[in-house]
Amino acid sequence: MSKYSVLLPTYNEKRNLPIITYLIARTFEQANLSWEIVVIDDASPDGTQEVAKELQRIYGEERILLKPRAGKLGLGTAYIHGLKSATGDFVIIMDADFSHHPKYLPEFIKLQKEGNYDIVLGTRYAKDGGVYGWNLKRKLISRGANLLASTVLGTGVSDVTGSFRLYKKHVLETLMKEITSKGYVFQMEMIARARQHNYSIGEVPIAFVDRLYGESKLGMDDIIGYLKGVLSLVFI
Ligand SMILES: Nc1nc2c(ncn2[C@@H]2O[C@H](COP(=O)(O)OP(=O)(O)O[C@H]3O[C@H](CO)[C@@H](O)[C@H](O)[C@@H]3O)[C@@H](O)[C@H]2O)c(=O)[nH]1
Ligand SMILES: [Mg+2]
Repeated sequence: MSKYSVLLPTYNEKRNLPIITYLIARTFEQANLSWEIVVIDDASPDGTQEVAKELQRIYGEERILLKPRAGKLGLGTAYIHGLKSATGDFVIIMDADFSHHPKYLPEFIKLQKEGNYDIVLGTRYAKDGGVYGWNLKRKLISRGANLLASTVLGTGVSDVTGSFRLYKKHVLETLMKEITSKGYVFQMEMIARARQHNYSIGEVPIAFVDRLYGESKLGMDDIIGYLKGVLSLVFI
């Protein structure tokens, strides 16, 4: 039977972690699938790690793996760090703040099986997908980033910056070894490199709902980093 590893990077997600864990666990248990969650916490000051340890006591340490790091080192490297401990045949990456709802997991898994896809990505920009709770500026930046990547790089997918994805584990390992970017551009580089390998990609429309509290860290540096990233990938 296939096993699924969920990589959950966390930074100050004390309030979200128990409920997202509950919903992920319930989804896999109902589907009778083998699973584990790898929490990659970057020394969150709000005590996220204490909550993760409590969850380990409830669900078992073989189900909830806690792989902390000493400081806030960024999302891209958090996935690389978490992947080292993942034991599943498939790896799912998702946000812990409910922007990526666990209710979509069965659709990702079903589509992957149907098409034997190497990657299944959640898309906000096809069919029933959408974004809720972002202001116009952030929406335009996201649409612009996707349009740029699809025209300049010809990625052929409708959402290159989203980060709700399912990968065959060996595919993710191969891509992670080649990745050079660390910021928001990371997700786009993954798709550009996946295209180079001719990996097959399936898409599941998702509604992305912005977190209720706290703020995103997207800034001008990220936008410039993204533009540089697209240009550097033109000639890979
Ligand atoms: N370990 C770790 N986790 C982090 C860090 N920064 C953020 N996280 C965790 O990563 C997830 C996403 O972080 P957010 O800060 O909520 O990102 P966002 O602005 O909502 O951006 C989302 O949408 C973008 C697409 O438009 C995505 O590119 C991005 O990856 C993310 O999904 C959350 O679970 C958060 O706790 C970090 O430095 N370290
Ligand atoms: Mg978020």
